[in-house]
Amino acid sequence: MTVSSPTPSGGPAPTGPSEQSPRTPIGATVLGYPRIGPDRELKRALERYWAGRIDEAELHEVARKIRVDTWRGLADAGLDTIPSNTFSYYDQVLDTATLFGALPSRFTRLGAGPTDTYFAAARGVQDAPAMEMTKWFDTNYHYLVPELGPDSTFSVAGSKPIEEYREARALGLETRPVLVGPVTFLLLSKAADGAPEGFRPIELLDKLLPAYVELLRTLHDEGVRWVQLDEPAFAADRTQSELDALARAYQALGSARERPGIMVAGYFGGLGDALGLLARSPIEALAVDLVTDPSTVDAVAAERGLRDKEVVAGVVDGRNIWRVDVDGALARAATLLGTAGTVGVGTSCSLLHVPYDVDRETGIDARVRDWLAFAGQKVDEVVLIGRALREGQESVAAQLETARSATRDRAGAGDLRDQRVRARLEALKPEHTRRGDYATRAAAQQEALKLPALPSTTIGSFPQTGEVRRQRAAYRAGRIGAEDYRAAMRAEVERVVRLQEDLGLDVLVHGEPERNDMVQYFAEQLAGFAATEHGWVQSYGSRCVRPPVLYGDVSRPAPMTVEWAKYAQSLTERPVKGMLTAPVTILAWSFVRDDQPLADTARQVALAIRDEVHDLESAGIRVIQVDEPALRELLPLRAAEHKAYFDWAVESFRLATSGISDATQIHTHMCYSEFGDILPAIEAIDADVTSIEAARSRMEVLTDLDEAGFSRGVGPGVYDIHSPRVPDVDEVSSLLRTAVEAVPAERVWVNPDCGLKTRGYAEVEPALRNLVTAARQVRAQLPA
Ligand SMILES: CN1c2c(nc(N)[nH]c2=O)NC[C@@H]1CNc1ccc(C(=O)N[C@@H](CCC(=O)N[C@@H](CCC(=O)N[C@@H](CCC(=O)O)C(=O)O)C(=O)O)C(=O)O)cc1
Ligand SMILES: N[C@@H](CCS)C(=O)O
Ligand SMILES: [Zn+2]
Repeated sequence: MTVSSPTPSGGPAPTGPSEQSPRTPIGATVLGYPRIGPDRELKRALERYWAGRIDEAELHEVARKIRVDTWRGLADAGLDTIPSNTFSYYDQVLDTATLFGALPSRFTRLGAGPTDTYFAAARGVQDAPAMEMTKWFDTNYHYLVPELGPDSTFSVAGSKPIEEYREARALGLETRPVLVGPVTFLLLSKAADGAPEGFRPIELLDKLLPAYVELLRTLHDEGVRWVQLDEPAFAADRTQSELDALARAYQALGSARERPGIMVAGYFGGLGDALGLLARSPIEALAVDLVTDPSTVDAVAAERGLRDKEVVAGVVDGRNIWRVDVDGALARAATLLGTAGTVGVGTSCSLLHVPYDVDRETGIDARVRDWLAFAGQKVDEVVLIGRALREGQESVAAQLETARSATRDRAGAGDLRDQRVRARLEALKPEHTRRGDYATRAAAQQEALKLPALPSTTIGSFPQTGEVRRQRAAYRAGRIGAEDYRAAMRAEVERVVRLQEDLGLDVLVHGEPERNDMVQYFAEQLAGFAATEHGWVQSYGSRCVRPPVLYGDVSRPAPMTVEWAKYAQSLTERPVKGMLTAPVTILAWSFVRDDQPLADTARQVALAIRDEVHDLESAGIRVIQVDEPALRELLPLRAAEHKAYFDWAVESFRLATSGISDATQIHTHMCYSEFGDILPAIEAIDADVTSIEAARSRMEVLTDLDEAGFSRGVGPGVYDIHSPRVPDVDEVSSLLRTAVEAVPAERVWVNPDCGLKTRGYAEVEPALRNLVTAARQVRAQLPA
C-alpha cells in the first residue's frame, strides 16, 4: 500500500471539482489522531510555556515534532490518505473559532499576540474569564464553547490548516485538512452574554458559510485535494430546521466553484435523517460510523444517493481499545460495495480518544494485551482491512489469521467470568436498591452528626502538590518503598485535616493525596481491570487521564479506601467524609468490555462499591460521598434510549449505596455537565446530599432542581474551582443568599464546585477561608 504521491512543492493541485477530473480515492484512512505526544510532550511543553519556563519558539518546536512524527507514522503504516490539522494546542473547537475570527472580544482586546490570545480564551486571565468548557458529545474530551451573538462576523482570520498542510507537503506528504463542519460548529456554540432572548447561533449559518467557501478556495489554490468536515452533531437528535441547515450548508459548500473534494464525517453514532440529506448533497465523500450503532450499516446500504460518492466505512472503533473483529468489519464494509461509488475503510471517529501504543504496556498480562489495539494498532487494522477489501483476503491471509486468533482467544476466555459475582447478582432483590424514607434518614443523620445550618464541606481532593506527585512517581519507580510512600501520604492527610480544622469546615475530607485519579485509583484495586502505564488520553487542554481497561467480571478483593478514611477520622472529632467513585463514572472513564450489556457491567461495579460503603460504615465513617460526575456523560445521544439508560444508571447507584443505617449520610457530587436532562435521575438516585457545580451559572441549577421536585440536601458550588480567582466573602455570601431563596435553608450545604486537586494552596486557603466566613455570616442571618 502506498501513500498518495506528494504534490509538487508549491504548485496547485491539478484537479478541482469544477474540472471533473478523477480524484485519488480516500481509501484507507483515520479521521484523526492523538496529539498530546506519546510521552505527553505537548502537555509538558504547554505547562512549561504557561509557567514562563520556555518561550513560544520552543513550544512550537515541540508541537511541530509531534505533527511530523504523526504524519510519518501514518504514512509508513500504509494508509492511503492521512489527515492534517488534527493537531491542536488546546482544542479543535477553539481553533475553529480562532480560524474564523470569532473569539470573544474580551480576549482579542487584550492586545496579546495570537498564541497568548488563544491561551487566554482557553484558560482565562484576570478580568477575562475563560470560555466555558463542556463535554465533547458522550466522550471524556472537553471543548471550549464559542460565544456568538447576532452581530458576530466571520472571516478567514487564521491560517492553521494551510500551514499544517504546507508543513506536511514539505515532507513529501499529501494530507487532508480536517475542520469542524460549519453546522456542528454553530450547534456547539452558545449565545453570547447580551444576545437577545431566544437567539440561537445556528441563525448565523448564512454569515458563516462564505468564510468556509473562502477557506475552501484557499485550500484548493494551495493544492489540497480533499478536506474533511466533521459533523458529529448529527449523531444526536436534531430538529427539522437543524437538518435543513445541514442540507443548505452542504448545498452551498458543494456548489462552491474552486474547492477540494469534500468528505463529511459523521460519528459517535448513526446519522439518522442527516444521512439522506448528505447523500443528496453535492459532496464527494461521506465517512460513517459503523461501530457505535450496528444498524447504521443497513441504513447506509439502503441509501441510493451514495452511488456517485466514496463512503469511508468506519469499522475500526475509534473510542474503545479492543482489537477489531476483522471478519465483522470486512462484512460491514463489503455490504456497502453495491451502494457507494467507492468504499474506503476508516476509524469510526478520530483516534483522539485512545492512547498511542499498546506495545508499551508491558505491565498488562500478555494475554489481555493481545486483545487490545491502541491508536498505532488501529491504524494497522485499517490498513489490513483496506487491503483485504481491495486485494482479497488471500493477500493478507497471515495477518488476518493473527487477528482472528486473538479475537477467538478473548471470546473463549472463560476465566473472565467470576461465578461468585454472577451468583451475587442473580440473588439481588429490590430491597438491595432501597433505603428507608428520606425524612426518617434526615432526622437520624442530624441526630448523629449535629451539624449547624448551612454546613460547610469540600468535594474531596485538596491540591495535588508537586511534592505529592513526586512521591508517587518515586514510589512507582521503586526509588522509595511502600512504607515510606504511605508515611508521606499520611503526613499529607494530617496536614489537610489540620488545615480544614483551622479553616473551620464542618465536614472534613482526607484530601485524596494517595489517588492518581478518581477512577484509575479504584480500577487499580479491583479485579477485572487492567491499568496502563503510558495510556494517556487528553481530557482537556494539557490535562490527561489514563482510562483503565475493564476486561473481565469485577470484584473487590480487599477494602480500597478504609485505611485512609479511618486514619483521617482518627485525627479529628469532626465527621470525615469517606470518598468513593460511583459505577457510571467508573464505566464512563474506563475502556469497557463490549461483550456484555453495559448495565450488567455497571451492576458488578456497583457491588464492589457497595462492599466498600459497608466497610467504611463499619469503620465508623458516618458520611460517605459517592461521586457520580459522569452521570450525564453516558446518556445516549438519542432520546429514545434515555429511559433504559436511566433505569440501569440509577439502579447501579442505589445498589452501591443501600443496605446501610439510616444514620449514615450518603453524599454524591456532579460536575462538568449540563444537568437539564438528568434532573429526574438526581432525585431518583436518592442520595441524602448532592453537591453540584453551580458557581458560574449563579445557582441556576437550584431552580431547575426545585422545579424537578428535588427534595433532599443540596450543595450548590459557591467557588468556581476552574479559575485561579479567589472569590471574596461578599461574592460567596451573595451566592448563598440566592441559594437559600431557591431552596429551604435546612437543605442547603456550602461547598466549592468540584475537587481542588488542580489548584494550588495559595488560592485554595484564602478561598476556603472566605467560604467558611460567608457560610457563618449567612447562617447568622437565617430566621431562628
Ligand atoms: C473530573 N474529571 C476527570 C475526568 N476523567 C477522569 N478519569 N478523572 C477526572 O478527574 N473527566 C472529567 C474531568 C476532567 N478533569 C480532569 C482534571 C484534572 C486532570 C489531571 O489533573 N490529570 C493529571 C494526571 C492525573 C494523574 O493520573 N496523575 C498521576 C500521574 C502524575 C504524573 O504525570 N506524574 C509524572 C511525574 C510527576 C513528578 O515527578 O512531578 C509522570 O509520571 O511523569 C499521579 O498523580 O500519580 C494531568 O497531569 O494531566 C485530568 C482530568
Ligand atoms: N472527589 C473528587 C470529585 C471530582 S469530580 C475530587 O474532589 O476531586
Ligand atoms: Zn467534580
